[in-house]
Amino acid sequence: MIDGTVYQKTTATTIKTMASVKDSLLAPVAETLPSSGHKVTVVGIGMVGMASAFSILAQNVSKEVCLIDVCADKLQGELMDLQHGSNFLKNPQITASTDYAASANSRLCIVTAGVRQKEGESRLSLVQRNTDILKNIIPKLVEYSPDTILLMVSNPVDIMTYVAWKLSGLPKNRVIGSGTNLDSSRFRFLMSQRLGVAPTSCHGWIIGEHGDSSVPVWSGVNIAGVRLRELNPTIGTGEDPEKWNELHKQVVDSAYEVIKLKGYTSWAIGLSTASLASAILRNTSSVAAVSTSVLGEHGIDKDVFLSLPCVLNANGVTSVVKQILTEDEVQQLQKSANIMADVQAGLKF
Ligand SMILES: NC(=O)C1=CN([C@@H]2O[C@H](COP(=O)(O)OP(=O)(O)OC[C@H]3O[C@@H](n4cnc5c(N)ncnc54)[C@H](O)[C@@H]3O)[C@@H](O)[C@H]2O)C=CC1
Ligand SMILES: CC(=O)C(=O)O
Repeated sequence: MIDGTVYQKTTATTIKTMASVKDSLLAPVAETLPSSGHKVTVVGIGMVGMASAFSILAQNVSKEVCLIDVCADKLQGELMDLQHGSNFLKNPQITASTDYAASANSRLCIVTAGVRQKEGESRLSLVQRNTDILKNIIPKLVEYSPDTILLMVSNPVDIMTYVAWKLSGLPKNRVIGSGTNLDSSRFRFLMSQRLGVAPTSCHGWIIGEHGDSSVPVWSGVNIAGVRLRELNPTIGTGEDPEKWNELHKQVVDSAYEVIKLKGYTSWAIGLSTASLASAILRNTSSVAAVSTSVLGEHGIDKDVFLSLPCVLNANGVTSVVKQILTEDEVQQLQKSANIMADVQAGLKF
């Protein structure tokens, strides 16, 4: 109790007899639990890592976020900057460290560490440099969080997902690449601009490689179940007078264009990552185009990871949607798989 009698003559006595403000304010009833069970670790706190962490916190997908990077000062700066926004969030528990022990017991680990493309450079040119970086990251993540789900974002993401699967020893359902969730979002945005309909009501899927050989599934593009190919049989082909196929070209060019203009891409991938994290942590069984093992799907005979629409929940990818594709779409997908297999064959890891 704070009254005149607790104040004594000497400092030492004062410390002994004076209850702290906290003790005077709060009557303990039970221990606070150490974790929400929804801990997310983000490895790599560059443009993509921070956009992902920020989206996850701002959308309250998780309030427990651990940041890992090799750069201690940057970690401290990003940590403080996020913590100063705590008042506008839901009492987040944010930590940051160069030591993977801080990532222990993560439900989800998102890997965005590594080099990014320079202007005009393809994603595939990053492959060996980012593989070498993953060799230092993946085993440590799994050591501290053996039950985690890995969500790979570093490029080339399909191959990095394969590499992470090999390095982690985790089952395939728990190693996922952000894949063409972003490309599909870009496609739906561009469709919405043409039609004046919200992107969420424009249904279209980009599958295959997150990159130059991605495959637009024109046969299924629809609004409210009305397939655009039934209205325009040439849609997505070179014969189409309305040139809808330019939308896919714009999707493929998107990253190159944004990188040319601002040096990197960040916000859209951060939001895409948060949406995938939400499906996993909230166990929603939502369908998203993510990079998964496609051996045996659509006649693919290569052990590679590519994007297909997948059911995502707390156990990772639990089903792949058997999309009904045209012969041409299957061929394009198989071409994507062959490109991945050729690049993987030259990898040292
Ligand atoms: N899958 C996708 O849709 C997208 C993927 N990306 C990819 O994401 C990656 C990151 O891009 P940015 O954030 O723009 O790059 P950035 O250069 O801004 O950040 C990379 C971060 O990784 C850290 N890092 C490097 N080596 C590390 C290691 N061994 N351990 C821990 N951290 C390490 C760096 O210190 C840096 O903070 C790139 O590979 C990029 O191509 C970028 C956009 C979209
Ligand atoms: C860089 C990249 O992969 C993207 O923005 O699509």
